[in-house]
Amino acid sequence: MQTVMVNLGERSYTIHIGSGLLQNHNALQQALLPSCAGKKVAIVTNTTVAPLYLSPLVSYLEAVGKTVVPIILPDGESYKDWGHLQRIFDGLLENHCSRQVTLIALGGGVIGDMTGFAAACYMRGVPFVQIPTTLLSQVDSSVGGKTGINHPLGKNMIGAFYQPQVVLIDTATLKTLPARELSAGLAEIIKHGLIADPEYFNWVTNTMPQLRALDSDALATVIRRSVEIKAAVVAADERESGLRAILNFGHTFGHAIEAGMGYGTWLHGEAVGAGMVLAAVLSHRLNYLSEENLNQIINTIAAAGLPTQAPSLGVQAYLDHMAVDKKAGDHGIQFILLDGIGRAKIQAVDGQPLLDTLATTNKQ
Ligand SMILES: NC(=O)c1ccc[n+]([C@@H]2O[C@H](COP(=O)([O-])OP(=O)(O)OC[C@H]3O[C@@H](n4cnc5c(N)ncnc54)[C@H](O)[C@@H]3O)[C@@H](O)[C@H]2O)c1
Ligand SMILES: O=C(O)C(=O)C[C@@H](O)[C@H](O)[C@H](O)COP(=O)(O)O
Ligand SMILES: [Zn+2]
Repeated sequence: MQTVMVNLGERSYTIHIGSGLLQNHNALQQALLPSCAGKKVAIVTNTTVAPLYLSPLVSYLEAVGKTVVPIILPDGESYKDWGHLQRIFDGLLENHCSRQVTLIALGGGVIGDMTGFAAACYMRGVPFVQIPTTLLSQVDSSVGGKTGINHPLGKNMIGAFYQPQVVLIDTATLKTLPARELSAGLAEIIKHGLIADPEYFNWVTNTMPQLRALDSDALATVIRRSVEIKAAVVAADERESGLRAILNFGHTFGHAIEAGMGYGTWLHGEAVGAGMVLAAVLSHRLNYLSEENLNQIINTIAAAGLPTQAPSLGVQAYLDHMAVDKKAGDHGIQFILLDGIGRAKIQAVDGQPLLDTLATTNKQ
């Protein structure tokens, strides 16, 4: 088992990475049990993940004397909303869960974001644990404490910064992940290279066939490196007063695509893939990124099995969605741009460069 620390003072926690952790009682005793102090543990998951991974966890927790409350939500981004957040609170209250309960998020980023937000709110805050089971959630969403739900008018608009007690990444769960979801996770991995580590970006580009073939060494390498990059950014700026916004590269456009197309139509990672192309085009138009680098980026995103062409919502629809982006403020819409591969910068952009970039979405 490998570990990476997220250094946040009294909110610090460990990310454990290993194959078969969910079946390994020694690993669970060491990594999970200390975070389940009370008698009750509520496991929040969904109808797809429950039949695959719920029972080993329940068996282990019951064997060590815990009362387990499973809360099984429907599967999909379209359920990351108030109504289904309420279902978590219903399950906790119906089962008389007190402040001593620990919530476990077992699933992808949707389950992780919702469970974390429920933990932040339930009785004004109870501990929670992330057990991410998609590539995207293992390399990105389970780390850093952004939790929340969507609003019809904007992605992740209602939420809280609330850190987990621990993150347990069982890389063996990726064996059952559909190829489209694997590609979605590759989007955030490419993002990490582009904003922080050009060598990592090149390595990911060159290792794409192995990653898409589920090569376990290649996957273990990207999970570790991506969480290291994310943990360092989060440790430097937990609540996004500045630097953390670089983790939003591709997301200003990507969130507009997700909301504009209807949540779940484009996967988050797919929208980020096409959004990173738009952010790279904008960086090129502003003379920060060479044409050679732009083409490299587009080729890598395509090689990951991700869309490189954003949908034609209409320029005004993009502008309307981006106007409510959480990074927007008195200085207008803020974008994360690339000042070369591996160097991100945060800048407000409007006018012709933005309109010209959005015009490239009108091709389909
Ligand atoms: N909090 C953050 O920092 C952060 C970062 C990135 C993304 N996100 C959020 O994460 C969400 C996307 O996460 P996601 O890509 O994991 O999507 P997801 O949670 O919808 O999971 C993708 C699909 O894979 C299924 N699945 C999960 N694990 C599986 C497994 N091991 N085998 C087979 N199927 C499995 C799920 O049921 C679902 O159908 C978005 O809502 C996004 O906004 C949050
Ligand atoms: O952790 C962060 O910070 C990120 O921006 C990571 C993103 O990959 C993630 O999609 C996040 O949920 C987006 O945050 P938001 O604040 O734009 O909703
Ligand atoms: Zn993301």
